[in-house]
Amino acid sequence: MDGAFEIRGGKRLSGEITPQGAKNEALQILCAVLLTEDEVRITNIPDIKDVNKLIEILQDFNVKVTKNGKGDYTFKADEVNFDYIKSREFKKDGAKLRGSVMILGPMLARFGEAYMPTPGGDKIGRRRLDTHFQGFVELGAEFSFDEEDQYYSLKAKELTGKFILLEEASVTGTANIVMAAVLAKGKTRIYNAACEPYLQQLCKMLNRMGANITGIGSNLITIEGVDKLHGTEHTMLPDMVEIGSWIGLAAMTKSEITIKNVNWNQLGVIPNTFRKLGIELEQRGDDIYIPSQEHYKVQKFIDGSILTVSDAPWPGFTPDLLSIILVVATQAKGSVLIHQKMFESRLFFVDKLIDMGAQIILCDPHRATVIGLNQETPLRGTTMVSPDIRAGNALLIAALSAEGKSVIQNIEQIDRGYENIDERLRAIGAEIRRI
Ligand SMILES: CC(=O)N[C@H]1[C@@H](OP(=O)(O)OP(=O)(O)OC[C@H]2O[C@@H](n3ccc(=O)[nH]c3=O)[C@H](O)[C@@H]2O)O[C@H](CO)[C@@H](O)[C@@H]1O
Ligand SMILES: C=C(OP(=O)(O)O)C(=O)O
Repeated sequence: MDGAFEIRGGKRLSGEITPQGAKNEALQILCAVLLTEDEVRITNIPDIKDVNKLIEILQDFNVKVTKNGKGDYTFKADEVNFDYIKSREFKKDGAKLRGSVMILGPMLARFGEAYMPTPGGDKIGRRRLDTHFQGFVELGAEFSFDEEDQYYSLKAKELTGKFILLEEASVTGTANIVMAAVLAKGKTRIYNAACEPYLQQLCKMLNRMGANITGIGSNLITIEGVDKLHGTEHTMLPDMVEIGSWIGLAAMTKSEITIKNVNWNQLGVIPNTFRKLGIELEQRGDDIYIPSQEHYKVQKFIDGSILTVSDAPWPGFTPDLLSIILVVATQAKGSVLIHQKMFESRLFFVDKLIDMGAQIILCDPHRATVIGLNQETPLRGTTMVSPDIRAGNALLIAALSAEGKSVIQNIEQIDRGYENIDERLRAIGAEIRRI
């Protein structure tokens, strides 16, 4: 297991924290550079494991990568080594992260073939790829899956636009189909499309590259295929999952924190969902100011019944922040039902919180009832293993609020998605070190 954090909790933090560029947007945008021979310059790229791995994969495809400065890269995919996609190395490397799956769409569009091992990413329940392949097949690709090797293959002499009704609004699935359709012949309409800010950003960038996409931000995306795309520049949005995490951190540790440059207009229901837990937060310009609060009280529904917080495809509440909501609820006044509808195994980390003294009943793999401690009894520090990227960060927040020492092992899971997290937390007063 890779590295650990030692945390001495129970300290109030204070100061400013600036969110990194969005991880899940970066993974889409980096794959899109494969769609053109021209230079694409991308800024605000987060320096995190998953993104760096994808940049290495692009280099292995012989994409020319120039680092212009922190988070600022230029990519030029004019001499792509397509053979790499069939190599043993790609079978190994592609399987290391989830985002690599979005190489399929651009490769299929540009080279008429694409291959992929079962991608990696968090082990948070079944993560099927049916939507991706449904879309490619409807555009005219032939699909096969080698079960023994867990290897996906696609071939298409030509892709032709079509009306595609997706089985589910898959985020990476929609991105993949959009990237294939921009170079297809004719008009593609994708209904029940995912429309997260990540996807809106991708579509806007593709339009700047010469694509013709309308309906951006809705669940019906229309794409008029074009022959060729050209270079562009793109800047990643701040990571909304990080922003939510810092709101949760401030509340749990009774800290006064300002989160800088959050791009408030793209945060959807995130700020209000934290407000429902009783957390005060204020929009100041484009920052979020969270005052130090001794207590926060969970709201009830209008009819007086217990609050439920559940996830949903955008513009619903992102599943990637539900672990954070859950941990914050452990110190609220009142009770809340956390309902993780989209993933099957993302709530099991509550056992660790229960060990720390949190009052939680795991009703089933999708639902947990949290009875808040109202900051009257702190959680107790302990040793734990980070199971996935977001639960890892939730445990880190729990540890920072807890009395005494905690150790979080397997922090590779946290480093996958959060840039320099220990250093940035130390800068606002946290006692955390890598061991
Ligand atoms: C690299 C990347 O971008 N990863 C994100 C992406 O993963 P990813 O694109 O893999 O996730 P999908 O959107 O395909 O699906 C996520 C889960 O939600 C379920 N589902 C999806 C749509 C729907 O309408 N109903 C439904 O139940 C799926 O069956 C699956 O279990 O989107 C997820 C959902 O926001 C996020 O948690 C991941 O962080
Ligand atoms: C589930 C996540 O990541 P991935 O899809 O890369 O596993 C996440 O970002 O919360």
